[in-house]
Amino acid sequence: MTMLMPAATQNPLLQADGLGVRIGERWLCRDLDLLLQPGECLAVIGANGAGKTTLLHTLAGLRPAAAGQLALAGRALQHWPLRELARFRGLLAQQQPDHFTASVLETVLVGRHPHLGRWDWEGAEDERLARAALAEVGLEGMAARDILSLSGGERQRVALAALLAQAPALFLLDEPLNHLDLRYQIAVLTLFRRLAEAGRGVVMVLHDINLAARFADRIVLLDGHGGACAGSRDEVLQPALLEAAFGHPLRRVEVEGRVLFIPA
Ligand SMILES: Nc1ncnc2c1ncn2[C@@H]1O[C@H](COP(=O)(O)OP(=O)(O)OP(=O)(O)O)[C@@H](O)[C@H]1O
Repeated sequence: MTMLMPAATQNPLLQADGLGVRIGERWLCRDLDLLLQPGECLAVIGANGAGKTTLLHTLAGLRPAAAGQLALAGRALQHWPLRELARFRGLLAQQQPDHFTASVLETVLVGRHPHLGRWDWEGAEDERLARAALAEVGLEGMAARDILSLSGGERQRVALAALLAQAPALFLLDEPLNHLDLRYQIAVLTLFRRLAEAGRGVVMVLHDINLAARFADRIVLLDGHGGACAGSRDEVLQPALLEAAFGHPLRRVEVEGRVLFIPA
């Protein structure tokens, strides 16, 4: 898919130093250092309620960090004008709240809004990009359908298409595989891997440790008690660390060169 590529940057797409995330009195993570370069995919994993979504929203600038520094492309997050931020980083929310009827194409075109002037309508190029994004997620025949009539997996792919149409440099994906069948789980992660290889960066909250092992270069594991273990895939995906974080025994096996974790 041909998409607008933001200007290349010398700086890491994302840098966190001593990041702390807190809700009320509870720390979800403390002292987290992160560096994401163009070309890299980072998976955030951890048990239910550990703080993955809250961390992702903090990285997106939707909520303030409780401690530490956060910078996108070398600029402190608080210094990004909102419209520029919306072009630079795109967030896939965990759920898509649909209150009103709208076509699939109209919904994907919302992804183009950060690129339009305040009073502009979407043009032919925006529509071309939106249709190309729909084709990328296998929904080319559904542009005219009402989003309220879609299945869960189809709706998720529409949300992914809107994000592709937004064409940010940094993708922040909260459970991108929600509702997706086996084929689309692999297709979507392969697509974001390809986008990373073309110079973007991807941070994705995943529940499937084996897909994280297969598609991510770096992992952040939240232990649910304020501890965060960040590092390369092989440093973090260790049975002892995973068992402590998930509270369930795991066995690590290698099958045809691929690392797999099997719950006992
Ligand atoms: N507005 C809020 N007020 C109080 N507690 C909150 C609020 N938002 C989130 N929490 C709590 O913070 C914790 C972290 O929530 P978060 O959604 O980040 O977890 P998660 O790791 O993404 O979980 P899951 O895997 O279930 O999606 C949870 O215990 C949640 O109940």
